[in-house]
Amino acid sequence: EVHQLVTLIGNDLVPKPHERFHPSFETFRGVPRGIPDRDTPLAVVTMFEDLGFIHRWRISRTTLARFTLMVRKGYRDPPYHNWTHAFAVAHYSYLLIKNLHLDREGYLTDNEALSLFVACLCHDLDHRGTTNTFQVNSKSILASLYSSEGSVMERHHIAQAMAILNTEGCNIFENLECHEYSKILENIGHIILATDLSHHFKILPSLGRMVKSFNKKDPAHHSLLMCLLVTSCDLSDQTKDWRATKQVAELIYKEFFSQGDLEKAMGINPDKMMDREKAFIPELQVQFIEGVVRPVFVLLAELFPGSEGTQQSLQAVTDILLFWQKFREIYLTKYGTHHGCSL
Ligand SMILES: Cc1nc2ccc(C(=O)NCC(C)C)cc2n2c(-c3cc(OC(C)(C)C)ccc3Cl)nnc12
Ligand SMILES: [Mg+2]
Ligand SMILES: [Zn+2]
Repeated sequence: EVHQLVTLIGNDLVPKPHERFHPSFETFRGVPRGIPDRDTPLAVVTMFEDLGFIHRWRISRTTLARFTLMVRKGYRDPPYHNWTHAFAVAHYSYLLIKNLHLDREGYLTDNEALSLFVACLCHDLDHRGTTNTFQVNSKSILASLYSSEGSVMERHHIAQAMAILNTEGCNIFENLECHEYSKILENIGHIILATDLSHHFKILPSLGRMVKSFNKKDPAHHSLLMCLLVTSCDLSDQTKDWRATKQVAELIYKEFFSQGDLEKAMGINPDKMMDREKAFIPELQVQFIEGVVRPVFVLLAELFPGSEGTQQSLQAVTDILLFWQKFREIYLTKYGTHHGCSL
């Protein structure tokens, strides 16, 4: 398949995204989950090209083809935390970099912009569809490796990304100068660690301050910005239309409930959110969108008030929250209780 992908992109025929994929591909309304899986490696290459990364960082096309296919292969197939999710997350980072001109406007350095896009592609590598807590409770190999530092899964995702870059013929950063190379690996690690929910809660107050008075010269602000950006990308499914968002919620709870079943079998009492007998999804989604998702897109819209895309994303999240609140209300009035609520 490398050969096939290389021939496709080899003779400088990297197509324009909106022609080859979908007219909405380059807009915030675009639904990356609508791109057929077989087309996603080429879509990744066109995004690298469209963002000017291939030229700026002298990335060899064959290396990029191999790297992209290795990353896709590096994902397992749980209901949610699979390649389709990683592709969707990377697509949103492509939209942010492209439409907010993050590199050109000095919000991110060139290095940070490339780090963000690559980190998004790799941020959930080899995910097993279970949480950090589950790793520790089940005494998994990954917990034995990383539980002393915390963010068990995220440290594993980083290790997997480094292993791919260290694979013969897959190092897309092979032509970077030394200091750029070490910077990019440091940034990618930092960004992937920021996709741990507990890390996000920890830095939330600093994110609020950073957004109020962003200083393009302050590296600490750049780091905080990259954390906010990757979190918005990781949650970007919530900025699409209701149908797409509802399907994603079904996938997430399919994954959560499987973990709950596993925990019950292991004699561990699962969280309500993981227990298919106890979870009331509309309520859980109202809480998560009010508590986690919407605040992220409020910050993003505050930081980029001039961008139609960030305002659109915030509006979409607000609409989704309304949908779930309606859904919850109808269910409660109709059944008076939430037991047995399946989507
Ligand atoms: C639609 C949607 N519902 C969710 C409902 C609950 C939770 C959950 O983990 N609750 C635990 C309690 C302590 C809050 C996550 C949900 N979730 C995520 C998600 C986000 C993540 O981390 C960042 C990106 C940093 C926020 C990491 C993992 C996941 Cl699955 N993505 N979409 C969703
Ligand atoms: Mg993750
Ligand atoms: Zn993710």
